[in-house]
Amino acid sequence: MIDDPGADRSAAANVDDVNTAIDVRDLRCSYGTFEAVRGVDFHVRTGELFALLGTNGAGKTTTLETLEGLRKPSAGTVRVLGMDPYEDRKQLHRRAGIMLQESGFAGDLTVAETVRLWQRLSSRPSDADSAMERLGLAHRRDVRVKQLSGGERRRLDLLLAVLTKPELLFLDEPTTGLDPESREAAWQVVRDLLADGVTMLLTTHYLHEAESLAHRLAIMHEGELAVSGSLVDVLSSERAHISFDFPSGVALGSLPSFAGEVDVEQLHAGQFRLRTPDLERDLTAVVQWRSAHEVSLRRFRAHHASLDEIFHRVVDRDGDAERR
Ligand SMILES: Nc1ncnc2c1ncn2[C@@H]1O[C@H](COP(=O)(O)OP(=O)(O)OP(=O)(O)O)[C@@H](O)[C@H]1O
Repeated sequence: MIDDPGADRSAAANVDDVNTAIDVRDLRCSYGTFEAVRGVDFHVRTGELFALLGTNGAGKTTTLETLEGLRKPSAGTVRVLGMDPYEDRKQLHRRAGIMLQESGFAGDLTVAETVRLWQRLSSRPSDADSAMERLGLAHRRDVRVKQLSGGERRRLDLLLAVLTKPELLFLDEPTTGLDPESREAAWQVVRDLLADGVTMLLTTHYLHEAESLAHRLAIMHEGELAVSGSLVDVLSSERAHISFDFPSGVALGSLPSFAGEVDVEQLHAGQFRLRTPDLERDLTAVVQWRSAHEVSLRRFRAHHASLDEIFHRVVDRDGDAERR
């Protein structure tokens, strides 16, 4: 079952401090009279990657900045590594890495000079050469930052965020502007950090990125969490698909009668599709029916819903409500 955001609130009351890196309860943030974040609850477990997804202007960056200690909440409580991020900002920043949406580098410094400066500021610098190599910046080490492309700057942002060996990492749209190869390299860096036990909170507009990396996630819309839960639970909340070309010479009525809320649709060009809440059960039924009739099912596909579909359901539901 998908988590009900309200249920996460009551669950938060039982969140155990040792295994919880971030605990957010009824968070509200306003800009003047405009409330950008409207009562958000979630927690991030130690060692997991939690993805915060959402539409433009949903309140993701505002939430992230609050957790990073850059913004004081209007209401609610936030604990990050056991600290109040706003009050204990200095202490928090010794243990957490932050990759903002926009960086503020000195453009006249080279990549290597920027990295050295960063290392001097850090109490726990890590090996910059191997990180530069992994992020494809080694050959750009003597180039001035202002001469880097947008994607190279983004990779430098990530490099600096991981350089201090943080135990918690905030990543605000880390792969925006990266080409597919650089994005894959960035994901590998993230996977390596996860393997080292680093906790991460990621915002992204790339749903595939969240599907590839996240243990748990939430989708934010207009300041609220519309859904949250483990990746598996969120994906299972929408019906799965089974589709194939309906074989000729077999009567439609010979199909098994599917129990529960199964939609049966005939699409164009003989394509047949089931949308089912129980993929395993109905896949078994289709395979048995196919064997009994000794037919082959061309263009056969069976898959869970994608994050894309869940995302659109959240946004469309709201659009539908507005239109009514
Ligand atoms: N400094 C500000 N002053 C007034 N309103 C702001 C300010 N910063 C953000 N907002 C508003 O708050 C809302 C949430 O913005 P936020 O940047 O947190 O959204 P987001 O989910 O990160 O969006 P995006 O995906 O487009 O980056 C938006 O309506 C935005 O216009």
